[in-house]
Amino acid sequence: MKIGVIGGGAVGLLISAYLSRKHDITLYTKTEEQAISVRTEGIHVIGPNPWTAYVKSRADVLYNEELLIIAVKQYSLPSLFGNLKQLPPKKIVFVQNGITHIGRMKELAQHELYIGVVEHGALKKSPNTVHHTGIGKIRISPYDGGGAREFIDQLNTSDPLFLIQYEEDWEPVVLKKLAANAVINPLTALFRMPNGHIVSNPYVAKLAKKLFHEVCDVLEINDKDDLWEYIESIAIKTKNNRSSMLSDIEHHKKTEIDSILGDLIQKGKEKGAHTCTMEFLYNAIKGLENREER
Ligand SMILES: NC(=O)C1=CN([C@@H]2O[C@H](COP(=O)(O)OP(=O)(O)OC[C@H]3O[C@@H](n4cnc5c(N)ncnc54)[C@H](OP(=O)(O)O)[C@@H]3O)[C@@H](O)[C@H]2O)C=CC1
Ligand SMILES: CC(C)(CO)C(=O)C(=O)O
Repeated sequence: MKIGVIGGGAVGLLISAYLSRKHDITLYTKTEEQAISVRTEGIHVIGPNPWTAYVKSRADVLYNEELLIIAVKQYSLPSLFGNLKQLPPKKIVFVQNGITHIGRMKELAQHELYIGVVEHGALKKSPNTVHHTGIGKIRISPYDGGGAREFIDQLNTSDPLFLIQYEEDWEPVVLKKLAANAVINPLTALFRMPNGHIVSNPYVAKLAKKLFHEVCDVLEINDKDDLWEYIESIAIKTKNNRSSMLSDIEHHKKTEIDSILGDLIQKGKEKGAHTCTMEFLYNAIKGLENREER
């Protein structure tokens, strides 16, 4: 299948590399320099067995592939939506953390839309190098029930390190991942620790639990044990990863805190739920973003 991956960050590089084992990939980058390095040297994937994937790459907007995978941050989506609205109907998969993008999907009604949830850990080491720091799955569901399961299954390569799983209903999958990101990302970014510390450091684990209970109240979670097990499993599988939020803070980039804790705090206020820990962390991350910019 011809697939365009938009965004040459950690996740875009990882998805492009693994899917190139079976599909014809074009990675759309923001700069021509990055496109040249990917085209000429390939994408280096580091992990236990380093390997190189060869894909097409370009920095101009063509987007003529059958499927587009959108791997930019939440805050880069508004400018991209203008281009996506102009395209003839195609399949589009969004893989952002958070939930802000879902509220805007109606604007792309001519397309067959899918919501993806990435449970891998990935760190961009250079314009064409990604470190696969945690093995997970990518779960993909149709946005409005119109998508085809066969199409998602076809994406799978034979690589067990990169499984794509079809999920009928996006909502529980996205909310579980939102809860995981709400607990793991701000704490790891504040304490500058890899994900594993959420469970291995008893003091951070205490804060994680407090945050978790607030998140559960806002999301009206009944089975808290199941959700905590899920969050713990992600923290353990990606224990050596520096979360995308920590990586943003370390690289002086804007974080996705608004689309993760910002949206949850808003929901919590509407419901009259307690949001003290979430608000503390929201402001702490905003403070770090602000300090890093100066
Ligand atoms: N990293 C991880 O381990 C995980 C990340 N995710 C989620 O995946 C999404 C992507 O994350 P990640 O890869 O880490 O983010 P990055 O910031 O590393 O990558 C996004 C890339 O897209 C580029 N970009 C922005 N707009 C465009 C555009 N219009 N065309 C082409 N490129 C563009 C950005 O350039 P520039 O920086 O110059 O704007 C950047 O290089 C996020 O929503 C994140 O929450 C989910 C699970 C795990
Ligand atoms: C899966 C996890 C927690 C990996 O670090 C992630 O989603 C992120 O870093 O944003």
